[in-house]
Amino acid sequence: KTFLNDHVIIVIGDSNVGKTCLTYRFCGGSFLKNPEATIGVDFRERTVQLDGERIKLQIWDTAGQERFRKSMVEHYYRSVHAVLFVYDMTSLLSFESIPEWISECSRHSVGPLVPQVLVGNKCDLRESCQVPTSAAQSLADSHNIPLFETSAKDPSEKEHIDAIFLTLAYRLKSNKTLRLKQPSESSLREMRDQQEQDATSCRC
Ligand SMILES: Nc1nc2c(ncn2[C@@H]2O[C@H](COP(=O)(O)OP(=O)(O)OP(=O)(O)O)[C@@H](O)[C@H]2O)c(=O)[nH]1
Ligand SMILES: [Mg+2]
Repeated sequence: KTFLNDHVIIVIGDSNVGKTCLTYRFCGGSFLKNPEATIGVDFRERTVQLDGERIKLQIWDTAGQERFRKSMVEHYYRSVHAVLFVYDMTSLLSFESIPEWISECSRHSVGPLVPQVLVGNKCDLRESCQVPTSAAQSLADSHNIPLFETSAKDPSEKEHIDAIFLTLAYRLKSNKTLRLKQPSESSLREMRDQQEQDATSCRC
């Protein structure tokens, strides 16, 4: 069940990119050493304080493997407030899938006004990196989505991962205010400008 102050963030990307580890790091605090492939959707949650307001983030960690996704997609996209797309920096294939994941969201009416971030995971494996930051940045720019590079494994990235989820939480909070105010064309423009300004460059 979701309540008024609950926000649903769906985590999407190919299998093995680290969606479960990232969400576990954000909700549980530690690195999950031996995750099993997710089947359907795993639900996690964390309550955060934003400007003195308690906001419950429901994180929906989805299966990347097609055979484990069947039949869930239609049902889940409907309730989504924000999207976190994940690729593995050591897998070019997983990065090349991102446009397909973005189209899948669009097909389910999760369009550009829904807050989204793109996350390159496993930046600890620097020597095996196959996805140059410049390529990731231009994909992110072309969809107007902020890009982050991080690692679910590296403990020093813990706060960075918090910041990634909080970026979405802030967007959700300000969208809610806009919704209540019946957004004018100018406030929508403002929101888009804000999205551009927020784009955070990588720290790896
Ligand atoms: N080196 C490194 N390995 C990671 C990192 N994050 C996840 N892994 C490893 O990558 C593998 C896959 O991680 P998962 O979190 O299960 O991947 P997933 O995206 O949830 O996969 P599906 O559930 O099948 O969609 C595991 O062996 C993790 O230990 C990371 O930041 N660095
Ligand atoms: Mg998983």
